[in-house]
Amino acid sequence: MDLSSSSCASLSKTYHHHPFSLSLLHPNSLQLLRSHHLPHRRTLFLRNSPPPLLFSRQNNLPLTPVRVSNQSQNDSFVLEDVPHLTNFLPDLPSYPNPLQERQAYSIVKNTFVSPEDVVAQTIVIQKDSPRGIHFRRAGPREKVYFKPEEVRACIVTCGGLCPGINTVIREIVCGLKNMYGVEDILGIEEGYKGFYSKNTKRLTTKVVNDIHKLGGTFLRTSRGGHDTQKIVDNIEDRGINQVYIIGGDGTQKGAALIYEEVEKRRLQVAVAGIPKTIDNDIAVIDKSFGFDTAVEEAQRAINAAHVEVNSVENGIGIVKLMGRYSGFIAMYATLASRDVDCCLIPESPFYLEGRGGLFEFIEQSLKENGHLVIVVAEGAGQEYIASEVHAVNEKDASGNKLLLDVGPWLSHKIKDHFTKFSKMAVNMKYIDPTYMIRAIPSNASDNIYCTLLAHSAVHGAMAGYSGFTVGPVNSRHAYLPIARVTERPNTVKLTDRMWARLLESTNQPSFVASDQQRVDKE
Ligand SMILES: Nc1ncnc2c1ncn2[C@@H]1O[C@H](COP(=O)(O)OP(=O)(O)OP(=O)(O)O)[C@@H](O)[C@H]1O
Ligand SMILES: O=P(O)(O)OC[C@H]1O[C@](O)(CO)[C@@H](O)[C@@H]1O
Ligand SMILES: [Mg+2]
Repeated sequence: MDLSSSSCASLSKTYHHHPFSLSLLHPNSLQLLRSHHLPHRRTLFLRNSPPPLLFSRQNNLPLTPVRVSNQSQNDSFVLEDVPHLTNFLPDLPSYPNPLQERQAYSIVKNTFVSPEDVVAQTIVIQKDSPRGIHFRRAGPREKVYFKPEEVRACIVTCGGLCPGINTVIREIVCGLKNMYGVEDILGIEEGYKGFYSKNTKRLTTKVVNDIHKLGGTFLRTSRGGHDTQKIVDNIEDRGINQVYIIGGDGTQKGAALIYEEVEKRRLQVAVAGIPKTIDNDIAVIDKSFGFDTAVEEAQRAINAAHVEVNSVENGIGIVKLMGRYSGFIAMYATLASRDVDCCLIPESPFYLEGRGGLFEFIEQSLKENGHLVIVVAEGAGQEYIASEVHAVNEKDASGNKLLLDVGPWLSHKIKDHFTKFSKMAVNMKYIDPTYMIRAIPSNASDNIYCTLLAHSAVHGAMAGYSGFTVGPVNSRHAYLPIARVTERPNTVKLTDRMWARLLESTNQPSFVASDQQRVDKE
């Protein structure tokens, strides 16, 4: 452990400007520890006030909680914080938040979120477990670091579509205007490349008034075209000082690069990410907006498949749903429907032939029930298909691998098997509602969720945070370090109870040998 008092002094100075840090970090109580394992990372360890506090924070680099061995387990508390403009602009003035003047908020008991409010990542704990990782609670702060009349905000949407994007756009515009009196808001068209290749669109509350009733994105979108230098040049040239970036994992990685460049150039620009993905593959947050809407829409396809196969002899319905690397849509649509007999997802490799294979299960189900419905996520069985067909490794403009089409492949394999090796004539009904589940407007609960996301982003940007993303963690909205949501995707855990619930409801094979199950569990 390397203890350095000069680093201590400079750190306490840096943190002095930070509202949250002020209340927690007293110079006398600081000890700077350098982890042997993470020499580039700084850990602040407070001793003076009970309970002792472990405060983990660093700029730009992915934050990994650092545990201190001489700390008793149940006292440790880790805050994974987000950057603030005063980290690199220490003299930035602050102003009273105009929200307190708003009539709508005048009766709110606590108009402002306390700077000490944090959201716990893990809420199910045991008496002696460590206090664990926490995130800064989202919401309006007493002080803002922008004068509303000096704000020039912009909004951009990138990546694939998702129900609710328009609601988020609408609520950023309305939130900025109605809560803070900000009027200068620009729409960047067609994703990241729109920063440097398109004119902007003026966004007013009137322009966005009805867009939440429409699917898609009012600002259009694109893949590829992220050029950090050109984007930040453009932000500077246009005098933009708040950037709202709506998009998935790729987009959020791009947002982190934009923030890094903003910090390097010492610009007073708040960069706020709003995570979007139909696949629900973003880590840490409870779920992504539009996911519920997509699952609901998928019910229509599953229901159609069920009606079809129920009306014929030996009917097999196959419904292909989105989900590149994460099978959440397929899993939740299956669990919600109860008409599905088998759900295939990317996380659970399956096999067709032999004991415990899919063919055996289909034959058994047909004999017992006369029909069955299979839901397959688009990313399922990719290695299996690749081993059988000559596949070219293609990527989209953002560098995402283009998937082999599992739906037609599976339909063909099943038909072929039953024609050649079984006396059963099967009646195949294949339904591919892929884009239909994401090209629709968001449902009521997603609309409300989108509103909270948008408002959290607006409050965070006005409060001077930059290089952060927003999202609910255990139902409470929080400000999250971008690296935390992009470092690894959220996937279905086969060892969680939810997958067991699914297996129980479909009665499908687990496709995992029992000794393998035991090893995974261990
Ligand atoms: N590692 C990265 N660094 C910088 N920019 C990136 C990175 N990955 C992707 N981007 C940019 O982010 C934008 C969107 O990325 P992508 O097409 O992968 O969609 P996404 O945001 O992941 O959303 P989804 O996968 O849900 O459709 C693109 O403009 C792409 O150039
Ligand atoms: O065809 P597009 O628009 O590139 O998008 C398809 C991909 O986007 C996603 O919906 C993720 O946004 C994936 O599920 C899907 O593979
Ligand atoms: Mg993505």
